[in-house]
Amino acid sequence: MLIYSDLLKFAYKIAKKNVNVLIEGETGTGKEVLAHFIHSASMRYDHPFVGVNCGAVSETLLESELFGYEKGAFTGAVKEKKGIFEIANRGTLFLDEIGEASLATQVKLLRVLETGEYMRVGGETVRKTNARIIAATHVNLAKAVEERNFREDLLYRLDVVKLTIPPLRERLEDLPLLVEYFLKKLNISMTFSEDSIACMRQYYWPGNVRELFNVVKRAVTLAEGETAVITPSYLPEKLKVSLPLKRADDEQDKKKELDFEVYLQQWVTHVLSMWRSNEKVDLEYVLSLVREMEVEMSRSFIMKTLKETIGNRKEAAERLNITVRKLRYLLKEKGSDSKL
Ligand SMILES: Nc1ncnc2c1ncn2[C@@H]1O[C@H](COP(=O)(O)OP(=O)(O)OP(=O)(O)O)[C@@H](O)[C@H]1O
Repeated sequence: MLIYSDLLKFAYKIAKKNVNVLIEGETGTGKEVLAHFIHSASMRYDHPFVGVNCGAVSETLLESELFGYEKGAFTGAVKEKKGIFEIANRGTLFLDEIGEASLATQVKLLRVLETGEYMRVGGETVRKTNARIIAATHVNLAKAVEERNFREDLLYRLDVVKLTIPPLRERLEDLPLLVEYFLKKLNISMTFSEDSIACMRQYYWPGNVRELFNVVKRAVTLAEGETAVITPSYLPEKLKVSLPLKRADDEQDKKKELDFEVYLQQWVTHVLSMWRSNEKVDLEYVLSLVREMEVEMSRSFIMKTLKETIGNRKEAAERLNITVRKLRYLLKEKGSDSKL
């Protein structure tokens, strides 16, 4: 496993403590990998690590999955079955996609987390669990609480320690290391050329590290027997067309200097690459791009018109069919050069 050393150091530290952990991060950022790491680094390492995807199991099934059931609890319950709270006892219970759990399931989970007690479905015996809970989510749970889709009291129980894994596009400096790590893991002695790495650094990576791993595997398979240095021709098309819109601040500034037409084309290509991708897409991110485009659009039109009117604001406002006040507001609010 390879990640961002600060996060890993912190995870290692808290692994030893018996506290619940909440891991936030987009899909494929390595939430489950991190949960495994915490389990392995904890005192519980020789007890089970059991995972359940709260979004993938139906509500009724989830209850018997979590708590188990007694023989005869329902039609088809021909013999008793342990639930994962029982199996994970003294170990770690990984609740993946906790944000997808229904409100009814959340109530049940809360009860166990508060008391450490539960009953099998159809059972009367109160059982105790001391499984450590690591929950993971790709949605922002604080926001889900605001929107009343997630219980605040449950979030409070789960979020004793929160680890947030940044998306790959925000830690592109780790990309070469990850590529190297995957090549080693696959036991491959090839390397990626500098322009291949440059191509990868330009991509948006909606599927994060999982998607990167798939790209590496694919390129290696295609290049095998042909070359030892993987060039961009072995990378998928989507990597070659998209240019990032979100970059480090200094690069953001450079982007602002780009001609608006170039920006517009990049924006479309970037959104199209997400539209055409089979990976999960973060709608909030897409909408933030739309807002960014709005800012860029009004800035560029205003600047162009001011150039044409040689800085005459009144005339520029008239041409843009807005008031001078609105133009001033846009110049100030939309980050334009207010000296003009
Ligand atoms: N830090 C990492 N080091 C090595 N491999 C990683 C790392 N993070 C992710 N991966 C790779 O990406 C794959 C997906 O990781 P994981 O299942 O932990 O992501 P996730 O965030 O739980 O995704 P999802 O939300 O879709 O369940 C892993 O199987 C592994 O191949």
